[in-house]
Amino acid sequence: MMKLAPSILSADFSNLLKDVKIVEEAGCEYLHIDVMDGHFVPNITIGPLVVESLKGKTDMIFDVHLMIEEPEKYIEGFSKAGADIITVHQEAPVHLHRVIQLIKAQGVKAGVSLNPATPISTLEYVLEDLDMVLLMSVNPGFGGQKYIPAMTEKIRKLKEMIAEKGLKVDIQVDGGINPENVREIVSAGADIIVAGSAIFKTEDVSKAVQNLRMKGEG
Ligand SMILES: O=C(CO)[C@@H](O)[C@H](O)COP(=O)(O)O
Ligand SMILES: [Fe+2]
Repeated sequence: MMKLAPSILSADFSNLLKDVKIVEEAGCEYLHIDVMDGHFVPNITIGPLVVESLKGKTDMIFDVHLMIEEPEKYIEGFSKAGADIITVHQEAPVHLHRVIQLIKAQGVKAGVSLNPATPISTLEYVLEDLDMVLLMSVNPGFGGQKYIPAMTEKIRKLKEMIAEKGLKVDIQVDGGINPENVREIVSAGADIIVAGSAIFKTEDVSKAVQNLRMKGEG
């Protein structure tokens, strides 16, 4: 069964809680929170204060996607703010292994994200420490971009790598996912689907969630 993680990057920030409540009532399991610092990616979004303000107002799993340099400086802040999963980019810290241990020491689940051009082999020696791998299927920084088709094969390869090692690590896929391509992505092995514009930039958010799930589950 696929899980859905609406990305609030495409939500209405002037009425954020309303949008969060709609996706929760529509049955979404995760709330995907995109954190950007204007350095690792050319955009600036939200910080721990926003996470803290939403905490306690929804039961969804707070899935924090850090697209920032020096993520080690902010792990404690996001964890205290209420993150349930913190994902850092493989490309961001100098000492990836140390950052993963830092996340786990906070009692938070740990994820690592790969940019589209980063091979899955870079995860070889940390995979067993992870709860989730986030495969970016667009270059990070913005919502509303087009899915990169080569990422479907990357999902398949990662699924094989996890199975060969006998691990239980979720695969999350993020970027350009819509009702037309979600089935291909889930079939390739995605466990958690992130969707921003395909959920929030629609006339009926609740219907968009139902449709995405229906198409994804085939
Ligand atoms: O991390 C990111 C972008 O960097 C994503 O989580 C986007 O917010 C997904 O938006 P869509 O591609 O689904 O519109
Ligand atoms: Fe994201």
